Amino acid sequence: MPGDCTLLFHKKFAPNPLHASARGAARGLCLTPAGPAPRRGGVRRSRAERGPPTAAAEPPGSSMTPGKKLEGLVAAAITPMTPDGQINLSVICQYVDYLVREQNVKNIFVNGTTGEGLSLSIQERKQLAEEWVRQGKDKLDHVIIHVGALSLPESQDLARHAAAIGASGIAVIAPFFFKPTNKDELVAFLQKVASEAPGVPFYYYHIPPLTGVKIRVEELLDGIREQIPTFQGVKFSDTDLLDLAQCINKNGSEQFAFLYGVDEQLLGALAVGVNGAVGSTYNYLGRKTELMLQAFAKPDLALAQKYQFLIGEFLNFVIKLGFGVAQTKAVMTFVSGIPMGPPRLPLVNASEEFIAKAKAKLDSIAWPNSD
Ligand SMILES: CC(=O)N[C@@H]([C@@H](O)[C@H](O)[C@H](O)CO)[C@@H](O)CC(=O)C(=O)O
Repeated sequence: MPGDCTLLFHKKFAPNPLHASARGAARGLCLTPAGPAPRRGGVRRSRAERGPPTAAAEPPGSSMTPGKKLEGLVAAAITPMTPDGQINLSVICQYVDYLVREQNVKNIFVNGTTGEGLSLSIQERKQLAEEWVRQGKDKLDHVIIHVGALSLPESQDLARHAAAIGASGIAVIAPFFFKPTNKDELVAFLQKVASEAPGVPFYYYHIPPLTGVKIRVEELLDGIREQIPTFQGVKFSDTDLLDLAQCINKNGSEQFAFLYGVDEQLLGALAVGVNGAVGSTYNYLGRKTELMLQAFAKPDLALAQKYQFLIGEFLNFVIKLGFGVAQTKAVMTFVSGIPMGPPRLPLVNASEEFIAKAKAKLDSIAWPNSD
């Protein structure tokens, strides 16, 4: 049946009927990729039109789950592409169902690093954002759109667009060609983008290994809400746990969401108090990582370590082979069965040798409580 990707997964994954997301998915509503995202309850003003949130400490609303704080696992969305390199919106419906049912992941971070956001045109980024919001409606809790760009007007345009389509949040990376040299310059850039979407939760995306912008987040957060009232948290993709710990110690993980982005050492970040994580591996190791989170919360540190060691064993193996976005696309393709396609140049396809070795490694891992 056209537009009903649920059927592809119907037999394999039985949704938990108690879960609202599963109920939505069970209705099999994959919306067609055309036109603006549908609104609940008829005409609704966009977030940009509705103005700023009333209480600074309260998360501004979300079209997925209004007011729900962003926490737990967030999959860094891969951008599916056709063999000839066009974005492939047609599989996003299946992708959403796969994340929810097979990986129990209900939050997505669109157009980031894994999504090759900075390699896409503005038009492609908008189309992807619209499709994720459309397909995530009633199935996902949060759809966060990365709107960072080297050009401020482009970033502002993407922020306005994300607000207009009802995204749950926006995130912005530091500009990395002409780089901000200090906190004030970085905050000025972020503020100009955030103010274009005054009702949408705003997250700073800190990824110094790729941007080269090493301004400490601890410093950035000092007084941030005075400049950016919608500031909601940080996607922290760096190994500097001292900076992360100081951020949490000074601000509290109740006020802001701290989401860690180095999947191979998430347990260390949990120990200093992060609220959750955004990463590429939650696309296909979401359930395993969720079990690590549960073990940590119990607390069963030995079991949490076991999961982290095994996740690390896989990542250590593939990192030695050469691991990046192209390889993530290949791994997700063989694990989920959903074709993610090639990456966009300058990235090139993972080799057949990589795929065979990565698959054999993943299959060989003996997970505790394996299901
Ligand atoms: C540099 C990089 O791609 N880091 C990934 C990690 O999930 C990474 O793939 C993982 O830790 C394996 O090294 C994420 O932080 C990126 C991410 O969240 C994004 O796609 O925006």
